[in-house]
Amino acid sequence: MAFSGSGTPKSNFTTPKRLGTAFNSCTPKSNYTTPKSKRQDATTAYTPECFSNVILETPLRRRISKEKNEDGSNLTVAVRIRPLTEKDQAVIGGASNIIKVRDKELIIHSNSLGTDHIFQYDHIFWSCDNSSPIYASQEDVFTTIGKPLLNSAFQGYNACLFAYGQTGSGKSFSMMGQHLADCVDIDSDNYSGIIPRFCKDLFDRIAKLKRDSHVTVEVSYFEIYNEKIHDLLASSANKLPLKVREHPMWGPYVVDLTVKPVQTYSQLRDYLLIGNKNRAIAATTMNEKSSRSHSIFSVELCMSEGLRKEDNRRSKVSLVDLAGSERLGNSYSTDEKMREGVFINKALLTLGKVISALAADQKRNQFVPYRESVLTWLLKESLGGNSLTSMLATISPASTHLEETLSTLRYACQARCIVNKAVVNESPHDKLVQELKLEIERLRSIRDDMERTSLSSTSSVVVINDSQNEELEDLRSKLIETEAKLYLAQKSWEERFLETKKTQMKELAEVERYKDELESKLRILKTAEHDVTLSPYRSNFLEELEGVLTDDQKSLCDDDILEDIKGWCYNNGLICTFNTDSVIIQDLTNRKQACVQLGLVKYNNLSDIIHGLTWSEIRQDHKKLSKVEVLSSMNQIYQALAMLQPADSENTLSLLFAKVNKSLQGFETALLNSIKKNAGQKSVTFNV
Ligand SMILES: Nc1ncnc2c1ncn2[C@@H]1O[C@H](COP(=O)(O)OP(=O)(O)OP(=O)(O)O)[C@@H](O)[C@H]1O
Repeated sequence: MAFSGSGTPKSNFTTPKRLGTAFNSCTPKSNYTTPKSKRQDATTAYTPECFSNVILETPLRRRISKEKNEDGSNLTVAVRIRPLTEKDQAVIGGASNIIKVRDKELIIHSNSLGTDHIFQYDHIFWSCDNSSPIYASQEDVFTTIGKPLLNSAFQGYNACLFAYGQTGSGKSFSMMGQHLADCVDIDSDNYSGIIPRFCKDLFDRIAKLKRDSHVTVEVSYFEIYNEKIHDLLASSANKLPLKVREHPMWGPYVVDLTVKPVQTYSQLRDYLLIGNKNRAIAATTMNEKSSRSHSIFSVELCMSEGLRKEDNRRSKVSLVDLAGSERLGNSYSTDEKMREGVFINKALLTLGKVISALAADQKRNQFVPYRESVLTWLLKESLGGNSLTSMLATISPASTHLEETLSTLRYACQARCIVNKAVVNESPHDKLVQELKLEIERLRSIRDDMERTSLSSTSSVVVINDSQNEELEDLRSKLIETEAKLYLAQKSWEERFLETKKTQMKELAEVERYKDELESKLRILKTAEHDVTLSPYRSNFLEELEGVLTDDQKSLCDDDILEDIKGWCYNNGLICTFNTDSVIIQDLTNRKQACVQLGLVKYNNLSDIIHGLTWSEIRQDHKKLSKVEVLSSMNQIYQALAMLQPADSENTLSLLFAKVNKSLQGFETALLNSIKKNAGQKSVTFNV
């Protein structure tokens, strides 16, 4: 990993082995540092049998020089240790817990090397065992690192929290609350993670604000997969990858990203669920993509007080769930996995480089390679810029994950050295108003001075010249103009909110249409007499089903050539899948597949094509679901949709929309659960 080297000063000394796990008073305080010249000697020095090596891994934090008026704050770094899982226990011999926590020190014991590594952080959350007095619940984690972000946001500071750690170490559990696929209940008291708690608290606080305070909230949600940005809140028509640009004043941003204005927690929650659902569907599509993509959920606040909205502040909070940080060699068995791994590695490696560059004593103008990856480019303001930033490093306590855990902890250690310079973001409108007001005050005082001087003088002429008066008037009208602009800006937010409602109406109509279609699809599926091979992973399961039941089925019945291909496959023990423009022929015994472009198939060259097929290796395992399983998940989907009721007079549109989403969530979950039952399979073929 990028930082095991010089960036992380280490000191070595010894602790009596016999005193074992208690790490008693023999363990020097962690601010102990071994003189540089002696470090080498410390590890090689004679160590009595009863002693084990102790390595202090905590680097000295960069100090913020107040004298130079260098206003800034270090990144807050917290570490969370999840419980041992069944998977950890399932390894041969079972994994043991190698982590201990003492105050703000985390001690990790390496059995193989007989070494203890000691780390210090701002917060350490021990979530291994809920009977422990130091157990940190979801609520504790939120209160400690989530709430301060909210406070900062209300003061007008940008804030960012990013979760970093190896796959399965608890990033999503901490950020969202449970696995993405179980996206129905994100409000459960025990499991709800930082993001839903943050959003709920946000609206609780807004409700308690003074009556003349005005806060608008907008949210966006996207993920970065293979260096491409996917909008998780985009309507289905707009799913192309998005681009990053850099604004001279506001920094890097995602072009055309969907930004949804929200007025209540329940509206925000709906968008969170939609985003999670889109992420979960994509995750299934791309074989557990969740752990391979970085997701960024952002909340933007615009606050003002009083009718004149003079005290206008803006802030943006980004809550980031990074991809799993496992190393390349460990986990990438196929080319595609390797490609993903390279991209993740690139992003996390660049993040490492950026952290390294920022953590090093920042000489002015030191190059920080933000632009080397999309992730770091977009996090530019959060790392070393205008943001109060926290990092949550999640780790597994299992002995089997020692190396990954050490690597995460060192990464986190280094991040503590970064200093950010956050400033209150004033809206440009207000800045202008503020400047104009100051200017008017200045001119007024000039005028008053002049009047006073003129009155006290013998001359009876009051000296305020026309140009000054004109200037004054000009400034006054500028002020009115700017205030009008501000009013318009507020109004445009409201207009955008109405637009969103209109879109929701459209989506609702779409769902109703869906319901009818689904009904007819179910009817066809129930009476289907021939095989239809269907993969739920290629795009959206329902969209694909539609394709199969319309075009493909029609062509299957109408086109004799396709019947012949099917017959040939059947006779040769092969499986064929019809797409709109091609046929995939699979030989599951030999794990090979070939593709026939339908445009090229004519009766006179059919046999040539079939016998000259170009075979390639099958990259994915296929598992068949029975017709009963498919139908039962379809039934659940249909039932969920059938429960939708039209809005009655008391239902607001947003409530109705929430219902629609809940139903959609319901059937997506039903489908994902069917797929999950086939754990271990990389893909599933529905064969009815
Ligand atoms: N603090 C915790 N308490 C109880 N269970 C936890 C905790 N943290 C994680 N888990 C469990 O560990 C498993 C893996 O967690 P999670 O999915 O959050 O990992 P992750 O780091 O987000 O993985 P990935 O990078 O693959 O998305 C889940 O089953 C989750 O419920």
